[in-house]
Amino acid sequence: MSEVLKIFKIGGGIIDDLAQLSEFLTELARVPGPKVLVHGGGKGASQMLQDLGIEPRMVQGRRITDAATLDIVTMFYAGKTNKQVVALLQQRGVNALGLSGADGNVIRAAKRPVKDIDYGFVGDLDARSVNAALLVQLLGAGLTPVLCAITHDGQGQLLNTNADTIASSVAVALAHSYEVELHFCFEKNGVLTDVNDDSSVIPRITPGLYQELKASGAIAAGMVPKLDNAFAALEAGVEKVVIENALRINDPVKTVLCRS
Ligand SMILES: Nc1ncnc2c1ncn2[C@@H]1O[C@H](COP(=O)(O)OP(=O)(O)OP(=O)(O)O)[C@@H](O)[C@H]1O
Repeated sequence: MSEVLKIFKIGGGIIDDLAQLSEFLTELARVPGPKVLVHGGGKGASQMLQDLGIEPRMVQGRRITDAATLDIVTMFYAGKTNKQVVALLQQRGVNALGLSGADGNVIRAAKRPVKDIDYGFVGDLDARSVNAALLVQLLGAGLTPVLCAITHDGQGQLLNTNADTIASSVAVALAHSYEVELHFCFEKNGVLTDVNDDSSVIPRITPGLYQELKASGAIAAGMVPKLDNAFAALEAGVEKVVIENALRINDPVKTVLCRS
């Protein structure tokens, strides 16, 4: 059987709080074996946009990224946040290597076509966009790749890209080389029957139960695209998907998604 690779995606809420981010990275450093970290952006970029007089614009939870916004999110995600995470991992004995999608051509995305909404410089990708060979080489050299949510299109254009989609695309791309576990880490203890009750963790979700929970409204908002993505990754060869509290990744309380 091939080696287990764990891919962790950390959400913006944890990135925003240095104490929580540090605690998560301490837990991550304790996880044995090869791993990849994908991080979202957090609210820092929105704050900086506002400070510069640029009003952040979101449609259905997605950021409209014009040229000025792209400059700021690139500075924030690929610069400050990515390098801060790498430095904190180095402090914890993990040899992390921070990358945007342009570095080593690790993720080449395509600018989202304009339909009803023009999202601007936003990238779409799938597993074919991922340079799996490079990631395998880096992991083989004992490095922990830390990917931010900035990619490129191969024509010199940087693109703002959804971090959940990056995590699942990387997971699917690496499933040919490893037995892949994909971990979505955020502020809650897992997928909850009552989003306000952290003790209501659903330990195991099948596609059938997911449809029921979605229809009843128990699963909503950002959790819907996350789980749609996650079930698609399971179908595409990822061995295991886990939704869990970023500060308790080494604890048994979590939600595991199952193919059936
Ligand atoms: N049943 C549920 N259980 C847990 N969270 C739920 C549920 N239904 C909706 N949610 C919401 O889904 C959110 C998680 O998805 P979201 O994509 O917003 O977070 P994230 O991974 O931290 O994101 P980002 O990468 O955008 O910063 C939670 O903060 C929660 O409010």
